[in-house]
Amino acid sequence: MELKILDVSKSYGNYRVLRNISMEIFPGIVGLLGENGAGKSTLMKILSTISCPTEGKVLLNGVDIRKKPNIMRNILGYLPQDFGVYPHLNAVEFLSYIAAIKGIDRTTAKMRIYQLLELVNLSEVKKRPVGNYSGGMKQRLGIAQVLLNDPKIVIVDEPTVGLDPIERNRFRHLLSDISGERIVILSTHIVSDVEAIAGKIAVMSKGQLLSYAKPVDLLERVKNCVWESIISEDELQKFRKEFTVCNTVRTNDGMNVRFIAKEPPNGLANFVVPTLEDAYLALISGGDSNHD
Ligand SMILES: Nc1ncnc2c1ncn2[C@@H]1O[C@H](COP(=O)(O)OP(=O)(O)OP(=O)(O)O)[C@@H](O)[C@H]1O
Repeated sequence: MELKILDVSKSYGNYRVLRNISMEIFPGIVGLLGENGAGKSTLMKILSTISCPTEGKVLLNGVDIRKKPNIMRNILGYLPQDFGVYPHLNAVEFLSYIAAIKGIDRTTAKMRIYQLLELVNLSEVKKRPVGNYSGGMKQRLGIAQVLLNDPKIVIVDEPTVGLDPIERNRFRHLLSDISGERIVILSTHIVSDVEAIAGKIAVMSKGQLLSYAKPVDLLERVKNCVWESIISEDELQKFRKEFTVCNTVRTNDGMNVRFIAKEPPNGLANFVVPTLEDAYLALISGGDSNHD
């Protein structure tokens, strides 16, 4: 299975929201990383055939999904950012209802619903009204809903917004468990959501694709370029103007600042091992030091 995004652009009137996006996606998890408004949801809606590109096309196994949307729809599970639940239904009733809409026969649906509730760890609360579920439980229910018809492509838009760290971690593992031979595309603005599970990470900013690479290759871009130094609070503004500052921590000796630079600005900076967060920040701020 191969999903090819070819030079896709999208405009609303004169406002260009996506600019010449090209990517080739194969089974595995792709993390779509970008700040608010980067264009992630717009791209996901195009892949899900909810919206059409203004220019360019998307090919699924060589076939244009705009011309034949059903080839995508038949194998797609899409979890939008604001997926709604019927609060008075319990999980079994809710999933049975969705299964009926998807045209899954009752016997198959029943079996599948119990398997999925087990997979997403909601078996124990399956008879509770879903309106009383926590944010994390609702998102796991969303994944169960998406998996009802065993989709080959799963697209999830910012599923971890508002979740506490434990639920985010649980959700990450769940996505990892379901990936297998599927294409799973997950959008987020939180680097740690994708760091451990994504085979490839697409970094978007202002409608453009800045990078589409394996996490290890992203890290390579900031190799030997991340430093920490203790500076005074007064120096911080100057530092921010000159370098990409990844983090600051107030200490008894001053500000411990973590930043990206080709050369350390003074003899007092210590080289540190880069994280994916550093690489991401360097990319979106244009301070990606090992590339022109
Ligand atoms: N229907 C629309 N009409 C006009 N502008 C739109 C429309 N949909 C999205 N936009 C704009 O396109 C840009 C990208 O939006 P999009 O929702 O794709 O970003 P995003 O990366 O998913 O951000 P977020 O994390 O905030 O959801 C934003 O500036 C948004 O205001």
